[in-house]
This record gives sequence, C-alpha cells and structure tokens, in this order.
Amino acid sequence: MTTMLLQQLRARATPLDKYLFLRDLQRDAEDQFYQLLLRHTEEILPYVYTPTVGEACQRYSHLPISTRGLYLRATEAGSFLDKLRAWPQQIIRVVVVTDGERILGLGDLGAGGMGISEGKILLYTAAAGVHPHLCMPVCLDVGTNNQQLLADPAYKGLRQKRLTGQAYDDVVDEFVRALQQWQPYVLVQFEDFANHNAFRLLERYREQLCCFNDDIQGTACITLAGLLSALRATGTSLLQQRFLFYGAGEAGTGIGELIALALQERHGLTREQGREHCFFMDSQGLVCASRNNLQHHKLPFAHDVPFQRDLISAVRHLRPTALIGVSTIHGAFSADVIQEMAQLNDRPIIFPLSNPTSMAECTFKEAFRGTAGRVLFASGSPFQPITLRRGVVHYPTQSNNAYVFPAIGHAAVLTACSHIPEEVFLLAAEALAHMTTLEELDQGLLFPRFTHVFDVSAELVAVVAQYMVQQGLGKQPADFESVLAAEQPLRAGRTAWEAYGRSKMFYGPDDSTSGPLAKL
Ligand SMILES: O=C([O-])CC(=O)C(=O)O
Ligand SMILES: [Mg+2]
Repeated sequence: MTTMLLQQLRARATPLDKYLFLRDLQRDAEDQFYQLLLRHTEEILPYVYTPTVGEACQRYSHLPISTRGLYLRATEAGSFLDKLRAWPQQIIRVVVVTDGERILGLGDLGAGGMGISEGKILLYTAAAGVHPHLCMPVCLDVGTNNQQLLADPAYKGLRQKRLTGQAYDDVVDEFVRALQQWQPYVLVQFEDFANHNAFRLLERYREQLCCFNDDIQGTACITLAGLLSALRATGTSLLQQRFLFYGAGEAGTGIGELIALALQERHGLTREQGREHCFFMDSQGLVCASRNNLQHHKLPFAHDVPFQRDLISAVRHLRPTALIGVSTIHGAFSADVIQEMAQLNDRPIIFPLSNPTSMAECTFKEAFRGTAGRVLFASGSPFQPITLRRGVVHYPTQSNNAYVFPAIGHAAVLTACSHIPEEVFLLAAEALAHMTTLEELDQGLLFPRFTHVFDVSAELVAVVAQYMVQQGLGKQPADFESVLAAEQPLRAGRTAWEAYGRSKMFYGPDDSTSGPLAKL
C-alpha cells in the first residue's frame, strides 16, 4: 500500500501539490498517512515540513484545505477554555502554538501560521512516536501587520493590526491558563513568534509551565550538536572556537547562550567568559560595546572589540573558526566570505541555518566549492548532495531542530515534568553529537541520516527522561524500564513503523486511543 501511495505522491508535479496530496491522505486515511510518513520520513518530510510548509503558510487562505488545528482568535477572548473543551480529543499531551508573526524566515503570515503548527506537530509522531491524537496544533490569531494579507479578500484570519502590549499578553495568558485548566498535563512548544515576544514569553513561562521555545532552544540544541560533531572532525575543543553569528535574533542568541552554558558546565569558564567566544552581527554591523541602544538580548554579547560594518571585515578581524547564518538573508555568505573562512581554517565550519531554502545564507555547493571541499557544513533546510567525478558523494547536513524537539518534548510528556531547564538542551546536544558515526562524519554528515531519526529520538528520550527523573523535575513513568530499553545501539534494524507501535507502550492506559490508530 505504501508503495502505491509513494508512487502517487511522486507523480505530483510540485512540492505544493505533494503537500496537498499528503494533507488529503491525512484527512481521509490517517493510518496510511502515518505509515507512509514513518516508513519514508526522509523523503516525505520536506513536503509536510520545511521547506514546503513555508509556501503553504504563505498561501494558506488560498489552499483547498480545512485546518487541522485550533484557532484562538483575539475576538474570542474570554471563551478559550470553552473552545479547548470542544476539541474532538480530550487527552492532549503536546501543543505547538504560534502567533504567526515570524514564520520561518518569511515574516508575518498571520493566520497562515497555522501551517507551521500543523507541520511541526507531525514530527512528534514521525520522529518520536507520540500518538497523533495526543497532539494539537494551535494558532493564536491576534491580527497581522502584513498589508498584503489584510488587503486579500480571501484572507481567513482577523482583519486587524496585531495586538500589542497588555492586550497581546492577555491573549497569550488566557491561552496558557485555559490549557492548564483543561489538561492536567501538557507540553507547550512556542513556535515562530517574533523576537520581541519570543524571549519575553519564554522568560515568563519557562519556570511555571512545561514549555520551550523551539526557535531559541530547539535550534540552539541542534546547532550545538552540529558544532560538537564538527569538532569531532576537526579534533579541536569548544574552548578553541570563535563563533561569528550573522544575525542576532532568537536563533542566534539562543545558540550563543547554549554555547556559553556548555563552556561553563564542561570547561570551567564563567557564563560571561563563555559568551566571549560568540560574536554577533545584526543589520547595523558588529554587536560590540561601543554600540548604543542594543536590544536586551544582544547586550550580553556586546564585547569590547572594534566595530565592523560588514561581514567580510568582521571575518578578517575576528578570525572565526565557525560562521553561523541566522539572518534570513539569502546569499549573505558571499564567495569572498567563504574563501576568507577557508584561508583562516583547515576545516571551516559554515552553517547557513536560515529557512526555508530560499533564505539560506549560502548553498551547499557554494560552501563546498569555495573551501575546496574542506567545509564542515550544516543548513536549516535541505540541500542536494554533491557527487564528485570519482563517484564519491558528499552530503550536506540538515541541522533542523526536528532532530531534537520531538524527543525532548516526548521525554517531558513521559515524565510529566514541571518545567524544562536549559541543561536539557545541552545534554541532548551532547548525546546527539556522539551518535554520528565516523563513517558519516567522513561523508560530511554531522548527524545520523534522518532515516534514523526514530532511533536517535529513542536515545534522546531516554537521556532526557532519565535526567528529568534524577533532578526531581518529573516522575518516573510506570514503564520506565521500557523507555530506557529504547536506549539501544543505533540502527538496531527495526523500522520506524515497528518502533512506533512499540513506543505506544510508553503511555499508560489513560492515553490509549480508540479509532483507526489504536491498532497500529
Ligand atoms: O521550522 C524549521 O524548519 C526550523 C524552524 O523552527 C524555523 O526556521 O523557524
Ligand atoms: Mg521555527
């Protein structure tokens, strides 16, 4: 059956056609959809997730689809609890929520942001085996500042400017309180909020709610994992690195903070000394002590170094070992920047992380050619491998938070943990970095292939769940042994589909579902 479906999928002309085909399948034959997704994750993911999901969000109101998630609209404030209670499933363990203001690198897509919640939530099942009926995509519709959408007669969201200030905070707060009242235990993943809200909301809720921000913490985790993996290839330590970030938003400073934590916890530096290994450029130039009016989240990284206006002078002056792109500026890593990195380093680390593909700071080919194949490369969106004349294949690494957030979320759910401390992201990054085989590193891969994500997740779930229990943050699940048993050597030969069936035993009787998926 899956072979036939795969053929039908491949016959669809464009990525968006494939996206629509898969959505229809999910609606009409849910179990077949998940079977396909779990058996062919690597092939299917780019159509249900990044990069195609970006286009889907942009055109959301024009697509022939009905939403799979729950909209909570600012005009319905006061009735969020009723709306949640009316949801068809009454046990929910994972919520992905966005307000649509910064969808990937595409900006404010208003109510179209629902597409990102719907896409991300699939990963909990595809990558970590959480039952789909326990997962809920949510979009807070607080208006949009996107003029094109406001002027579009087909736009399905609220036709008003975005709420700001207290009115905005009240909507988010009502959502969080209503959710907590409705569900005794739930994990909340904040996704694609704009910088000005993302940091604030994380600060407000991180200790009172089991939650994380995927763009700050998930991206930091996967990037640190990629860096630690790259250091296995260079044979150098974190202490010897200088990181230059192009872009100083939530992804960039999130990564910087996690690197600083790693240097503190593992190398004995203070947090401040750790941050001194990280330099940031924003739209005005190098973030440094002489700059005025820096945003709050950039201040810890405003070091006492001379200001540099552009990237190439910053590279020449700071001599980074790693260049990390989080700017959503296509082509920002120009040929001269890449060449400079190649001159400075035997194995330059170049990570153009911006999503979707059209926003990447450089392509894999550009980085590979510009460094004569010496680059250690990872990007947020997928690129094609390069085959050299001798038939040797070099693979680009996709450093997408999808490797880690489903497992961390799953561990949080399993242990019903009270909140998710920063150390969890460090632990998960270290564990993932060590799962890459030497053979994979040789081929350019900094992580195991995405085909193995289910095995990767099983190990990460075990590592994180164990930590939660040891720290007294969560309770030991009744069948904890089976969770730990999942921490087996990689590639034990079981398919993700079999593992998915197995993973259902992670849940107690309360969470067993009926309907077509129960038999899986
Ligand atoms: O969705 C992705 O592929 C990664 C991500 O969180 C973002 O770019 O905002
Ligand atoms: Mg995101």
